[in-house]
Amino acid sequence: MSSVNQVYIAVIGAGGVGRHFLSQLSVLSHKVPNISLVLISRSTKSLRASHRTTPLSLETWEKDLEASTSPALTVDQTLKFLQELPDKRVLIDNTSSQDVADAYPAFLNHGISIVTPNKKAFSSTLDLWHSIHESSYRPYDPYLGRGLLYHESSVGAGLPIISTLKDLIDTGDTVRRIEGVFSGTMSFLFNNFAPVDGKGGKWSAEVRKAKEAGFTEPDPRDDLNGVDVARKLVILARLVGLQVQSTESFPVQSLIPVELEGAESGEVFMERLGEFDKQMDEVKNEAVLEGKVVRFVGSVDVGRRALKVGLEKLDKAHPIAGLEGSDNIVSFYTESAGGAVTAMGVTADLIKVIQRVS
Ligand SMILES: NC(=O)C1=CN([C@@H]2O[C@H](COP(=O)(O)OP(=O)(O)OC[C@H]3O[C@@H](n4cnc5c(N)ncnc54)[C@H](OP(=O)(O)O)[C@@H]3O)[C@@H](O)[C@H]2O)C=CC1
Ligand SMILES: N[C@@H](CC=O)C(=O)O
Ligand code: NA
Repeated sequence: MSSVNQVYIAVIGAGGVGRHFLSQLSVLSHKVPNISLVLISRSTKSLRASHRTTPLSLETWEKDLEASTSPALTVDQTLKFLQELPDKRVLIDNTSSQDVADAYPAFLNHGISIVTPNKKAFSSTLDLWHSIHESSYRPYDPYLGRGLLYHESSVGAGLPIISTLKDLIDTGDTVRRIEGVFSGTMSFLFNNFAPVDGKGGKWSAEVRKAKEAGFTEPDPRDDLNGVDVARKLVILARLVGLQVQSTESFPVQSLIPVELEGAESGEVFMERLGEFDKQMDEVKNEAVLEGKVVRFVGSVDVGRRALKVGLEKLDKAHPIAGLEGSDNIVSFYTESAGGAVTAMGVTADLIKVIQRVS
């Protein structure tokens, strides 16, 4: 395991996303043999490979972690553990922990790369955002290597939204507007509650279905309050250069009825949600009367520096209206056209080659 060509991987978080990630890493490890899994940490326990001996098993990790008596590592312990390994170390943060996110600059400054879907790193304070990005642009250091940063899945899950936006910016295009449906939960809810054919179920029943299908966060209020979408918009807006302070700097519409804002638990909230179906029916019917459908949309007007999250009435022919299931969709409105667009594809590829060879 101590070969210089090894890539040492530490995984924090083995929940819904982390578990799938580890099974995909297992498949990848058959094609890319120099991967060594050295750490898996959950909130209560962890599993570490002995340095320079045998990596953790990607086949039996779940059983091994269950049997482990080692407590979770603190962020500092994780950093120290990875610092002791040679070059090429990657931290996979599959949590939504602010503490882990706050430590990204330290990991990057020690040449440790980061891959993550954790939105908190990029949508909390502007200071953290700048600090993470400065650390990820450090030049290659012959002793530490260089920490790279990839967070594609922080917006639009696996859809290539962040890489596309970065390519547009890096090749000099001007992004005027970004608009889309950025929540699998909200997409599922509105596609089923207010479909284009005018039918659709009761709002509370659709929320229940979304929860049972595993689309929502464990407490569906974390999706319905709009903050998840707001975080994703902050990330995109900051990537195009807007200095957005926080998710509270712009209008975010919550779909939680005022009367249920103080519900003591997700269960109580779900039990009482049906009492407010009439309110949501009114929202739906208002759109129907105009020949439209209602959807939960996020947008960034770059020129006006205006971000917005909330309900919008859309023509039935609008691409957002025709979404299915829990699909996300995003549109980037930009300036370039014709040959310039093709040249941008070439330049974007060149940038990737330069990053990989230098
Ligand atoms: N679910 C989805 O479809 C999507 C999720 N995301 C993002 O992916 C991330 C993970 O989501 P998901 O897997 O659904 O979340 P889960 O709640 O299912 O899993 C989170 C995992 O992180 C662990 N954890 C939390 N805090 C710490 C900590 N401080 N130290 C060590 N481990 C910790 C938890 O431990 P324990 O197991 O002990 O509880 C758990 O294993 C989130 O940031 C989410 O916003 C992004 C896009 C889509
Ligand atoms: N709850 C989110 C999942 C991760 O960001 C969604 O519904 O899209
Ligand atoms: Na994505």
